Amino acid sequence: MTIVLGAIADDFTGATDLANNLVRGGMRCVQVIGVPTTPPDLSNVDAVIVALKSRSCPVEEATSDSLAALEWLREQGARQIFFKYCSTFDSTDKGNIGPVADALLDRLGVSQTVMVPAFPINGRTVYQGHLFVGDRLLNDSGMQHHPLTPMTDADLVRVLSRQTSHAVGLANRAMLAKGGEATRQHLDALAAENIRHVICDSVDDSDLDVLAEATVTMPLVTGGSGLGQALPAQYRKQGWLAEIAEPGRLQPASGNMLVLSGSCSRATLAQVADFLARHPGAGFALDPQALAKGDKQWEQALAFAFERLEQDAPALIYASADPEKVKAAQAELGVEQAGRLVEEALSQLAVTLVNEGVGRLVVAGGETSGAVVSALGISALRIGEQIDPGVPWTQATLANREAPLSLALKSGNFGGVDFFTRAFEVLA
Ligand SMILES: Nc1ncnc2c1ncn2[C@@H]1O[C@H](COP(=O)(O)OP(=O)(O)OP(=O)(O)O)[C@@H](O)[C@H]1O
Ligand SMILES: O=C(O)[C@@H](O)C(=O)CO
Repeated sequence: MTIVLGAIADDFTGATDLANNLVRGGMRCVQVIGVPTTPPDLSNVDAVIVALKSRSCPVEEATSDSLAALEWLREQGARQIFFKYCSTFDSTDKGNIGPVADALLDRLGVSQTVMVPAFPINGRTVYQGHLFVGDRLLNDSGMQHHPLTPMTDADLVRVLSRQTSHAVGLANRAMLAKGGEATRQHLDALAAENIRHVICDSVDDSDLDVLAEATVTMPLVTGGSGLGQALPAQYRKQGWLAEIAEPGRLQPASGNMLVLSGSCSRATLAQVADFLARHPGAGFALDPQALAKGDKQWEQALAFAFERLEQDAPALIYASADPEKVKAAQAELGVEQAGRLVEEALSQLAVTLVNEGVGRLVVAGGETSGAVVSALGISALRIGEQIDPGVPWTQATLANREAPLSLALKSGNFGGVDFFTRAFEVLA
């Protein structure tokens, strides 16, 4: 069997989120970190996801990285391409969603794609083209305060129209209710009117099933991970995908347990508090201001972790802090420097502690995950069982480690409150 789906994801945890839903739909998935320089083993793989860092970088870099990923995925024989972005449509008026989608369409030589950001099980739904997070419109969900991509408009037709010179249309829920064939005809009718991007409503999983049926033969689809769970059934109907018994089967996990958290999102803060309450003495707080002073906080964190690992007890090392503390650190050090210090500290801890026997590692935060995965020199991840919607266990092979490293990369706002505790239980 050849690769059925090739995906281009604009961040690391977003890539893993899509991969997780594809596994749940019955596909065997590998996530690669950037365009591979040495060919990964793609035997017994149905979908490959290229994880990029293209969400908030300059538009030119995002489009050229995405096109390079597209070329590589086409070389692997991918039948359909999926451009994965955030379920909260994280972007600015400059991009990068519109320009990347346009560049991919141009390169593929096709005239239309769909935009399906919804991920209903995690509360991201779209109605009449308006994006909701839970019961709030996007612009009232907290995302209006995002430091890099503040989302101040929930009307996605309007949002995307500012990012592309092409026409943007809508497939609303009333249309989806007519079924997959009618929706496909609607998309064709919009294409005849030169509507290049179609924002699609989706309030629940049945809407995503209809959209998957309507779009399975489109060369390019775009969206959040929700559509990824619905597409595999359609691939099977097309005869492109066999029934796979355990698509998320990984090798048994082994080694010490460690959580590294650089996420300051609301969900992560609650997860850190919950873990500390359940495991008194299991946490060590990093502080960027102390790291900047060079007063040995990193060495103390390492010593703390060694002590926990010797007792075979899980350790949590976190820079996660409430908005006031984060603001204070950013005011003193600058946003970039504060973030960099934390990312470096956490990724160097990961490298040292994986060398010393950590084999089960949870990382919270998209940027943080990117930094840790890069520092560990990981080039590919095999996707396993889901811990919570959007977050699976994965496994990577490392040159200096005989058994594979089990790794969970958690998006800031994903996961139940007891995520850090349950992650290890799921693995057991
Ligand atoms: N105490 C702190 N003060 C200042 N910056 C911090 C602090 N703790 C973490 N950071 C930085 O904040 C950023 C958090 O981004 P990250 O993407 O890792 O988490 P997130 O935004 O919650 O996750 P996601 O992108 O998946 O939603 C990182 O650059 C991290 O280094
Ligand atoms: O789609 C989502 O919400 C996530 O996969 C993500 O991209 C968060 O950064």
